[in-house]
This record gives sequence, structure tokens and C-alpha cells, in this order.
Amino acid sequence: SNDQQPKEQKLRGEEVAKHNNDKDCWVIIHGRVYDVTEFKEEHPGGKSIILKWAGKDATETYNPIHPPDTLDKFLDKSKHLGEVNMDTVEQEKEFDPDEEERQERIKRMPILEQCYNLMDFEAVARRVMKKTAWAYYSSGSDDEITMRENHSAFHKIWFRPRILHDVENIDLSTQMLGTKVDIPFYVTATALGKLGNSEGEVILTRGAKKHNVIQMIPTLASCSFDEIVDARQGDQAQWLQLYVNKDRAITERIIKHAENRGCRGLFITVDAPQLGRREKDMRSKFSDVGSNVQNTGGDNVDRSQGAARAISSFIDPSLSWKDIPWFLGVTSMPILLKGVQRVEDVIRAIEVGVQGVVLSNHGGRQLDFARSGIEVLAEVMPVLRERNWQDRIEIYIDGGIRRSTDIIKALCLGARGVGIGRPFLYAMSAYGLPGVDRAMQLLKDEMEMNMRLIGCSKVDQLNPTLLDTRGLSMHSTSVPADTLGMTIYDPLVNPQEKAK
Ligand SMILES: Cc1cc2c(cc1C)[n+](S(=O)(=O)[O-])c1c(=O)[nH]c(=O)nc-1n2C[C@H](O)[C@H](O)[C@H](O)COP(=O)(O)O
Repeated sequence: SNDQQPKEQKLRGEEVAKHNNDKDCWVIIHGRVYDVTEFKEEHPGGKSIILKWAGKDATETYNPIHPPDTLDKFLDKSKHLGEVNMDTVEQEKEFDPDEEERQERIKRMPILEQCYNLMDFEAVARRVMKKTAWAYYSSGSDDEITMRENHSAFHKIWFRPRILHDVENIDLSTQMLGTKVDIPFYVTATALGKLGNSEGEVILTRGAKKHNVIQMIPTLASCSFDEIVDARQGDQAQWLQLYVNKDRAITERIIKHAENRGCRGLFITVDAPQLGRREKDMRSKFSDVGSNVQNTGGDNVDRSQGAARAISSFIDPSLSWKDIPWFLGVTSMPILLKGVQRVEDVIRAIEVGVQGVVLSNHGGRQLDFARSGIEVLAEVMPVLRERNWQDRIEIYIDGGIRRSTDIIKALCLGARGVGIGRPFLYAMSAYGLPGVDRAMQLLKDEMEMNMRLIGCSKVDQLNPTLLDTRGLSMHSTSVPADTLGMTIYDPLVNPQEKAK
């Protein structure tokens, strides 16, 4: 807060404004002044974003990307120059030509009760979210083929429902890594929650508590790890999603802290040695100030790519199978590999001794033309059953889960549960906690109905005979002409162009 020091002792805005260049650079964050003249050279997000706000109040741009404890962690105390008298600081709003129209769209947005399925939240979010936030959440890599395949793959699987089974009482509950949950989905790790809602990931924590499902805490959350854990209530279960840092001492500290704070699973993300190339994200405003951190790869391609790039330069691309025993040695939490994409790697995961895998392509945000989680699951389970290994690990999938029938299909094929990402981000961005609450309740209502209609009263009755998967490996050759693609995922028009 900005009221510890008496006003006259505080720095004045006009003083800060003098330090506004490459040689002498101060910024204001949350009412405090920081000398970032040296730091900006090593800023993962590149130095242009800092110079853009030199001498000014950068809080609004800073907030969604950096957890609150970032400056204490990474900027030497000698550069913390104390408080500024905010009355003397002229607030400079980031000009966004779309903002006025967006406010109009917010006034006209549907009331929450008009959302009947998870795609409704997506449609509303696209209209009411800031363009940069929508770009970051909705983008997939390259031509976004895999992002669309993730959902359309479920359309290639049909049910063979059974009849005349007592389905009066439906029990959707199951266990994930030993934790009982109300319904077989978890909230998967998605970065930068404050891009969509100023409260960030703690909203997902509260929604997960209300519906007794597990939240996977992202390494790249906007909220600090401890804020998200502190938002937990009672014996609410959380997992940690880990991007492995080149500096293993930092990684070890993060893992041990997570275990001490009661995390019940460690999900090592293995499909992102480098964050994918997401063109909507690149087009959005982050690109004009995006990081050029990719130049570390030595190539001279200007890869100033959106928020994703800016926040991921610490990730260790050298991570490999030989490193896994080290992780097994630093924690007693169950360890799972998130982003496994073929059966050979599931076999190897079992042999190396981890407790589970998430069959996932990162929501289509990494390698385009990677297959959907559900298709990989259909490849994996028969091979494990041949070896009688199907119970050796817990298998999850994520990507494109939008209906309870998607969840049911995954469990019929042998998954323990599924991860859901974007739908809860959109619900949170458009309607806050009530949105997340409704999205989860809709899935519960759908799932109870569909379990009844497929002829099962408990999830452990779900099995492959209830499915016809013959169409699963047929991939549409052209970009799927899905209305979703036409109506929702339009290419981001640069707001400046429209303003002309
Ligand atoms: C939508 C989204 C997904 C991200 C995500 C951010 C967003 C906005 N981020 S990312 O910035 O690096 O790409 C993460 C992340 O921090 N770590 C991770 O393991 N997966 C990340 N994922 C992937 C996520 O965990 C699921 O694999 C994916 O969201 C599942 O697909 P749906 O969104 O269709 O449910």
C-alpha cells in the first residue's frame, strides 16, 4: 500500500519522470519506484517493454505477467528506491482503440444464465476480453490444426450405449493420485491468469474447491504460488505444474516448497522445451514490445513473440530422460509427465518409475500436427493391456475437452481423468468466479445425464466396448472447416488498422 511514509518524504512523480532513458531508467510499480537501469538488460521480457514505461507508472502492464513477489525475488534491494506520492504521478493509460467498443460489448454481454455449455463461455469471452488476453488464451501454434483437432477428434468417436441397467443413482466421483474428486476432470495449468481477470488463478482455486476438483498450479501463474495455495480451503487438493529451470537449484527449491505447502502431485511439462509459435499472441500488442529473448538461440530470426516467449526463457531445453531419477530423488510427491504424445514414451515413463502421464499436446500450442490426447490414448491403452501394465500408472489426457461426452469417451478408453484449460479461463474472464462455478456445474449436469444414457451408474463401469473408435485415426486433410473456427477464432485484426 502507498501510505507507510509521510507524503513529503515520498518521491515525486516529476522526479521519477526524469529517469526515463536507457542510461538512467526508473519505473513505478504498485506505488514504489525501482531503478531498473541495469536490470532491464537481463529482463526475460526484453528491455523495450521497460523503456516504454521508463519514468512512468508501469503497474497495469506489469501486473498480469509478474507474480507480486517478483521484484523482491529478482531486483537487488539497493534498486528499491522507496515510495512515490501517487498524487504527483500522471497516469498514462495504454491507448487501446478497441477499449471503448469493448466496454460497449461488456454492457451488452449475455447474462451468465444464458451460458448453457462451455463453448458459450468462449463465445462471450472473445467479445468482452482485451485483445491481448484473448490472443494469448485462444492461440494455438502455426495453423492451429492440432488445436482444432483436439476437439474434433471426439467427433470421430461414437457411443455403443447399453440399455436396461439401473441408472437411478449416478456417482461421478473417482480418485486422482489418491484424492477423491466429485467428477473426473481437473483444472489444468494455464499461464497468466490475470490477463483475463485481475484476480487471476485464485478464482480457479475457489471454483475447484466448490466442486471438489483438483487445481494444477502453473509455474507461470500471474498470482504467486503462495497466494494460490493460501486461497485453498480445508483439505482442498492442488498439484504443481513445473517448467524445469536451467538452474536446477531454483527448480529444487520450487519443488521442495510445493511439497512443504501440501501439493499432492508434481506434473513436469515435457512438451515445451521452447514455447510454441502462437501467431495471434505475436500479433497482439505484446509483439511490439515482445522479448527478443529467442535470439539466445543464435538464429537471427526476430522472434519477439508475445507474452509466451517473454516469460519462458528460463525453461531448460536440455531436459531429458536421464534427469528423471533426480526428480524422483528430490520429492516424495507423485511425479507425472505432462505432454506425452506416443505409446513408446508411456512405456519409458513406466520403466523410469514415474506415477503417471498426461497425454497432451499443450492445447495445440506447441507442435502443430501432434495428435489429440484422445487419439494417443486409443494407441496407448491396448499396448499397456497387452503387457498387463494398464494399472501401473495413472493416465490423464487434456486438450479440447468441452463436453461431458468427451470426458466419458476418455474414461471408456482407460483415462483416470481429464484436464480442462481454456473453458475455465474464458468463464473466469467473462464472469469471474460465478462463471467458473457455472461451467463446472454444467459439466456435472451433462455428465450425470450422459452416464444415465450410456447405461452406467459409476465411472468404473466405463469401458472400451461402449465406444466405436474406427474413425479415430482418419484426419481431415484440409484445415477442419469448423464453424467454430469461422465464428470464434478469427484472425486478430490489428486494432490500430481499424482505427484508421
Ligand atoms: C490455454 C493455455 C494452455 C496452457 C498455457 C496457457 C494457456 C493460455 N500454458 S502456456 O502459457 O505455457 O502455454 C501452460 C503452462 O504454463 N504450462 C503447461 O504445462 N501447460 C500450459 N498450457 C496447456 C494446458 O495445460 C493444457 O494442456 C491445455 O490448455 C488443454 O487444452 P484446452 O485448453 O483445450 O483444455
